[in-house]
Amino acid sequence: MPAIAYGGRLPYGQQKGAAALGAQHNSVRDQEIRSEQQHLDQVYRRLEEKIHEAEFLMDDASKRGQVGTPGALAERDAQVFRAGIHLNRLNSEFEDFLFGRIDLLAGKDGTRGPDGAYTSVEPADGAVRDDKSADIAETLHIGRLGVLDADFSPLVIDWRAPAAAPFYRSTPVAPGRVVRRRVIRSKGRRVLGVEDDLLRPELTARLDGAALPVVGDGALMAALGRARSHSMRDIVSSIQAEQDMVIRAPAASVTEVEGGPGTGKTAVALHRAAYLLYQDRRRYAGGILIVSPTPLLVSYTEGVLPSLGEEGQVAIRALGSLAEETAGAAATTYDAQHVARVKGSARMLKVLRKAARGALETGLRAPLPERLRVVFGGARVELDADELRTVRQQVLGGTAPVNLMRPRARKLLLDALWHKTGGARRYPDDPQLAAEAREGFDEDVSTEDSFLAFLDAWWPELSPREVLGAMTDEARLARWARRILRPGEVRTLARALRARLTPDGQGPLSVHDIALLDELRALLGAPPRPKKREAGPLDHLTGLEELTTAADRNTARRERAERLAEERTEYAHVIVDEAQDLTPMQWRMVGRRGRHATWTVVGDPAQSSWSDPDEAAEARDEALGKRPRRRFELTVNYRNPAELAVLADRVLALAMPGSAPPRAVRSTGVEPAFTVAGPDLGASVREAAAGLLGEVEGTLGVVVAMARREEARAWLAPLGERVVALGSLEAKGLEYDATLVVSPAEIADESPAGLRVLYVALTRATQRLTVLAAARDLPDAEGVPDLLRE
Ligand SMILES: Nc1ncnc2c1ncn2[C@@H]1O[C@H](COP(=O)(O)OP(=O)(O)OP(=O)(O)O)[C@@H](O)[C@H]1O
Repeated sequence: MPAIAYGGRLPYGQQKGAAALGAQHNSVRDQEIRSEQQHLDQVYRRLEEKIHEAEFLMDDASKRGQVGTPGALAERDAQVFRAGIHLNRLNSEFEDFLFGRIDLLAGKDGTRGPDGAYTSVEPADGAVRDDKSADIAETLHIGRLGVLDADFSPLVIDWRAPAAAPFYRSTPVAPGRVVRRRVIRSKGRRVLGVEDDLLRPELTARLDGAALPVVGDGALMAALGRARSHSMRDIVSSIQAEQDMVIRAPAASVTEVEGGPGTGKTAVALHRAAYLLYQDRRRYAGGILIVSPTPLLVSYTEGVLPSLGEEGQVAIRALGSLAEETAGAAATTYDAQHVARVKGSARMLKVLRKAARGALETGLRAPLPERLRVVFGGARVELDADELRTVRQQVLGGTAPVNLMRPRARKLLLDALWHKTGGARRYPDDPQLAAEAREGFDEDVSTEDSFLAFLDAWWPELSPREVLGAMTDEARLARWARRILRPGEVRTLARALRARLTPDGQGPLSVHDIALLDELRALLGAPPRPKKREAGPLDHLTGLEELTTAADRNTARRERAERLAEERTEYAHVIVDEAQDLTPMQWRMVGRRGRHATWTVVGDPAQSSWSDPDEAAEARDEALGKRPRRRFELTVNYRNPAELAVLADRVLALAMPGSAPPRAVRSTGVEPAFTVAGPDLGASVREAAAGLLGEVEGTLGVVVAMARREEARAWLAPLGERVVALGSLEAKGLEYDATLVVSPAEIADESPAGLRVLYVALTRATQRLTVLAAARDLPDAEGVPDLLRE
């Protein structure tokens, strides 16, 4: 009998007479919980000591402040800053500060890393005796932050440290030194439970001379089965080996990750941001940008990074609010698919180039002046319409952004006027006098009110919104888009813009307008920004206030993030989630923010809602440049039970014939349900939704065609907060305990990418799925829509 006491499920399906162990399981479990509690108590005692140390530092620092010499002040600031950061992190209310443990055999070379743990992955020769017995040589606890004991031995290893990697990477096939892997569940200071996996079940392992106990039902399955809320949880205690490879991939260039629905791409992207910051904080001081497709996905995911101990350096932005910092605009609405196709197309770049220059000649604010008249030395000097046109052509010969050409326009106008006065010929033999005369002329004329007013009207500083507004005029747009867009597309675009914007560009913007606006911003050129106030020497002290209450901390956190977003237009690392959905124009917008960055790009071509994947791929290549790329694939679906995945796989086979679906790891025994709508669709949706709410504890997502979004909200409003009504494009990236998909045919017919959009809708549920068919779904006797039949 191996010297192992089982406190529950046997690892990896090895049932060794576990039933016979009966009631004794609970006592083993309780004892293990007690032992982890002792460790957690020790961790908190140490944390308290460290908090006292930090507080002492602060106190000491403020005393130094009273000395008042500049040197003492600077030193005090530095000390307060360091102590502030330290205290802030320790004070963070992590729900489960400590979440893992590994018990290891002795390491091969006996050397220890900076965190005090052995560095070798492989066991020492002789760590396992001939009779398969072995002693646990090292126990490491893994948590959200590293904590060293007073003697520098590791009490908790940071999950991102190299020593923690075996916690994620070891498997029974390649266990390395890990004998037992334990997930610890705690709340505040209390340990609630432990779950073990035995990675070397063939061994008779002893810890401190006693049998090594094994407890639990498998942490991963426990995590996956939990009810979903409206915000995503971190997966730090159950990251799987293939995911860990991505999270810890070197950030030298472009890391590309593909994987089907539910394979953890979003989770991995967020954990990777935390890992990169841990691993090289200085390098990523330039900020990490995470681009998400929708505001819903941003609010679903934005709690994950603070729970991993990271924030501030990371900005999570929806595509619709990416241009906020440069163009001051965020989108509030969606375009119909046929409009989005035009606005997102790469051809829009050419249209916008023409528009940016064309808008100058159009006299958007007031009729364009046809004559420039100034008075110099008592005489009138004039440029007529032809002469002005020539000057304009000369200026536009340059490549600078249009607004930045204004100084050049001013100079060439003065040149032309000077030429007209005959001034250039006045002092042929005295260059110095000629130069002085010209200088006097420039000074006089360029400060004259009539000249300034002319310049403002003739070469106005255009705003992106103004140019977008100018495109609401179909005839004008047709001129700018000649031979680029088809006449039908011009009409579609002008109409769609006109529906929301006034001719001067005011009004709500759509998500796709944002990329156009950002492009215009680049084409027009941004005027210099007003200088920000320089930080004073005492500004760091605001860090102290953060430490007082959670509310203060949150306010400070938000303000810091806002300041960061406001000031930063380029980032050190860019993470693109749901990358398959970016339009070519959106790729350009994102690309501008990472011109010198390293990248992580995650996505799934099978979920793409963009109708022309080749065009988008080209734009993506351009944004990522020639940097070398490393590709990873995630293959396991952690979200959908196998019973639901089978149904989605049928749509995948239609949407992307030949592509392999991810493997679902869970099974609930519950098949998807089918029902057919009655004459009142709203009533049928409400009834089906109410039924699902009765079956799950957590959230319900009701996915309808985009065109039905608003009605669906009204239908479902009476059912309360657990229900969310989603247009098919909004469902991207989200998940719910239960999903109700309304009329698959309607969703599929809404756009050329409709089948892929339907595939997204069918892969949102963690437990239950109901499909509600309407007449156009051609349901069979069981209510199964034509599209979903085998
Ligand atoms: N290792 C893991 N341990 C626990 N839960 C996990 C793990 N990996 C993924 N999950 C869970 O599986 C679900 C799906 O993950 P995620 O949303 O990151 O997948 P995705 O690949 O981005 O999916 P989609 O392509 O559909 O947006 C989430 O609830 C996530 O927390």
